[in-house]
Amino acid sequence: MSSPADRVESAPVEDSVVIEDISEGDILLDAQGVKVHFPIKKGVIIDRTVGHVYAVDGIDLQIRRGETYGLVGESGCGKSTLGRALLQLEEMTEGSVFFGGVDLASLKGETLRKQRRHMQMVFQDPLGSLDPRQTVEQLLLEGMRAHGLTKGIDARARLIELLTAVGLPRTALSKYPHEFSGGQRQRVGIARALSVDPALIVADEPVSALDVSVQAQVINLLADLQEEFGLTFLVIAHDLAVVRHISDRVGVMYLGALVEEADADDLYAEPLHPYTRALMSAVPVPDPTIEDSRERILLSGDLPSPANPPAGCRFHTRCPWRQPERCDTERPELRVVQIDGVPASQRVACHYAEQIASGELQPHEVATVATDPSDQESDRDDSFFGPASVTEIG
Ligand SMILES: Nc1ncnc2c1ncn2[C@@H]1O[C@H](COP(=O)(O)OP(=O)(O)OP(=O)(O)O)[C@@H](O)[C@H]1O
Repeated sequence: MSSPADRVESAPVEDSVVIEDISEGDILLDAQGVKVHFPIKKGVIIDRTVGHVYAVDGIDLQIRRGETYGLVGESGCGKSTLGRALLQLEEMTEGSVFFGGVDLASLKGETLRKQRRHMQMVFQDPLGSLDPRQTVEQLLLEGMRAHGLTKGIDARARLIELLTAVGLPRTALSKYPHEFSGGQRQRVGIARALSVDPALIVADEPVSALDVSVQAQVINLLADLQEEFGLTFLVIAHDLAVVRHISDRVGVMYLGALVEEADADDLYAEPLHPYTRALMSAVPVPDPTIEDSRERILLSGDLPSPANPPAGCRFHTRCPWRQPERCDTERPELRVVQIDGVPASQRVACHYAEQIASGELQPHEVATVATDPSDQESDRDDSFFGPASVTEIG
């Protein structure tokens, strides 16, 4: 039985976050030890839990007000689940998320609903996330009304302001989602997120459903909006190039965990984790002479199932620098490394990051493989790794 004093202490926080109190550069979102494990059920009459999908398995992540944090990783590594868990759209198995210093798990019902106004999501598939029976005007007004944001303002003027911000004409107000192109629909999705004046927007694969020709436009729009409205973004993408151009910091995920995190320029200049190095080596270089001659690290083996992740370092089954014993048994922490020229903001979850960076540890056997991608047998996700590989390590 809890005493009355205990009950007062554990009572839900009534007041939502006061966004104005959080200055640019201060921590807006602080996730600690976040885990999301989905139960795997089996049984005809009685559902038994026979295992778990360890979609997110122990992530600490801080996002500062006004920054864009890019989260990258292969399909299935848990990016979307993490994004949803941060917004409390997915129940966490463990961990906590503080938004503006308020523990979101302590908010219930109406207080949590009010809180959601500050945290919006932009989805990959705008058509699937927009009600096809509503006009743009109705779509935009819905959220504003739900949060009492239409009272005492010229709502139509606000709607036009929103459309202008995302580069759509005012005539869009009377149209339905299916009347737009993919890029325009994503602009509507972004306007809807903006309509409640959020502090944080989680954009989950915001351009991967769009034609390559319009991807850059939408990415540039996000960058412009951030500047104009002082927004904070978590941009989730499987494409490193998408994240590179807009991110202040980048986190790389592998099998439910962050393996490296750094300021974007530092990460791209000197990736330290073997997985990040492999990803970077696969990004095509526009100069054909460099592109043809550079060495590529191709990961061997399949991406393990998140229902049965390897012990020790999750990456050890595919790592060209794997060292027996330690890598197989001891899970590395995301840590600051002691390497000259590497800033303290760069953290990596690898036992041997220093030795790999210095060349003291060399990758296992290197073999040249065909340049024609059709000659290679690989089940890697090419949309993530880029086209043909020239060198395989492993
Ligand atoms: N509701 C759920 N129930 C069971 N498993 C789930 C559920 N949602 C996601 N998963 C599993 O969790 C793992 C992580 O999925 P998630 O969608 O978060 O990955 P992702 O990195 O965003 O991949 P993608 O880019 O393909 O969406 C996958 O193995 C997925 O099948």
